[in-house]
Amino acid sequence: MSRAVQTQVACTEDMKKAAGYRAVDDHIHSGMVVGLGTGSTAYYAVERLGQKIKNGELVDIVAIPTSTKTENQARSWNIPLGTLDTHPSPDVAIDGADEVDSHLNLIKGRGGALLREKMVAIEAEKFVIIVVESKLVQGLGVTGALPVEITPFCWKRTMRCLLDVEAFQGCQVSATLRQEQDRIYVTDNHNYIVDLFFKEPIPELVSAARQLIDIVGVVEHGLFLHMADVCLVSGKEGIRLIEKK
Ligand SMILES: O=C[C@H](O)[C@H](O)[C@H](O)COP(=O)(O)O
Repeated sequence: MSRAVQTQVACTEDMKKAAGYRAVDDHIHSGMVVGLGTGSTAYYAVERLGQKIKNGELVDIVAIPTSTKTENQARSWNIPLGTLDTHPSPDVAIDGADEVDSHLNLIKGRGGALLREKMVAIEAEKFVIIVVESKLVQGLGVTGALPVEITPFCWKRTMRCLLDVEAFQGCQVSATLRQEQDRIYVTDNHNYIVDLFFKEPIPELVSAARQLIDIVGVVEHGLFLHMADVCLVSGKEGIRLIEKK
């Protein structure tokens, strides 16, 4: 890796860490039930939470992880864990995102955790997003895939249905079944992920979201519309907030 690329990677990592740490410092207080997101940015929020519990700055915390990966990280810090069944109303959920538009609509799930992330976020009193500034977009769907979690049963049929969604007609969309190391990628919930790729921003977000979830065989999709309350955007100049209007 060249020195310039190394510096850029280190810099991005610092920005993720700054966002994750700041989210915990500003939004988590003793006694709270906290949804813990998944991904390389949420990683730092879990780390900060673990540190603060360890040094006694935060007490009586219960955390609800959104993936086995996050659960393992939380366990390594001895963070007390619960579920939505034991703690149905988290005070706050902190998570990363793949894309964020100016209305705080999100694409999530490129790390495969979208179902549990959405279940936890939807129940949380406050949903805090942490991203580096490159995640900000004018329209969703421009930097990568829109992930959709589907049942393995007859996945080819469900994939065809995804391409037939009315809201996508007239735009160029393609679908790929997610693979990992030459095998079909399987989520924590034993489902598959179809990644939808768009040539231009996804049109009619609300209709698209409704039509996707209406497909029998779709478990959940990665459009998180009107869910985030605040987004901490981390850049070279520091962190700025985008709040729900
Ligand atoms: O499934 C993964 C999650 O939605 C992540 O929050 C999202 O992919 C962002 O991850 P990262 O912070 O690693 O870019």
